[in-house]
Amino acid sequence: MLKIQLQEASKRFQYEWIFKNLSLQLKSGESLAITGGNGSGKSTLLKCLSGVIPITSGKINWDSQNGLIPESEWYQHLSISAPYLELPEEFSLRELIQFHFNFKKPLNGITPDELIEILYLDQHSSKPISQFSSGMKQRLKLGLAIFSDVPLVLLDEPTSNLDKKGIIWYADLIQKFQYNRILIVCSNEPREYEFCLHKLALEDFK
Ligand SMILES: Nc1ncnc2c1ncn2[C@@H]1O[C@H](COP(=O)(O)OP(=O)(O)OP(=O)(O)O)[C@@H](O)[C@H]1O
Repeated sequence: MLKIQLQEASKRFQYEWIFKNLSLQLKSGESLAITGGNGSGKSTLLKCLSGVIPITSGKINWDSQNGLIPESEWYQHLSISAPYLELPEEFSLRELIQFHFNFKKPLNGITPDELIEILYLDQHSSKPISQFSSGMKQRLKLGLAIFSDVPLVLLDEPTSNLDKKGIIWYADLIQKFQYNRILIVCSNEPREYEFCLHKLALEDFK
């Protein structure tokens, strides 16, 4: 069980406030959509929530059944898929999945071959990532994030580069594997976050 709590959290870069006085609480089983136009601060909020960059004022707490989790350990409990995160291009698909599962336990004990099949990339398991199309890379990023056994899954622009089939595939995966964890989606596309229980429009926190 994970609980994330923001109390009056604010973030500023130089003289620009990205969000101000943001308070919210999320616990396992809940989902949040963070919406807003380009440059509104969605990715910045995601980075603050995951401890990659600090907030300017206020508080963010991560609570587990064993008490508060120190900020330096947050990264162990989350997975993230985002356009700005690069995949190591020199690995083959199978090598990358094996490498990833050295750090994050696979969800439900899924094997690399089972994951490759779910990603419908079975024809490409020995191909280096550098030769993947942008849609194939996107499915891979989503698969690695969703199939990591972590209590927080962060998805930034999850359907970018996906075709129609990929978008249906994404919606189906989310439906099957969102239970019992916190899911946060940053997006401008209703189809990416319709299922989210909570919605947060960054324009409301300027
Ligand atoms: N490291 C940084 N230093 C200074 N300003 C930054 C930094 N990172 C982001 N910003 C600024 O913060 C604002 C929000 O950027 P952010 O990337 O969070 O927006 P976004 O909502 O994710 O946008 P998009 O939909 O285009 O991905 C922008 O004005 C951006 O220039």
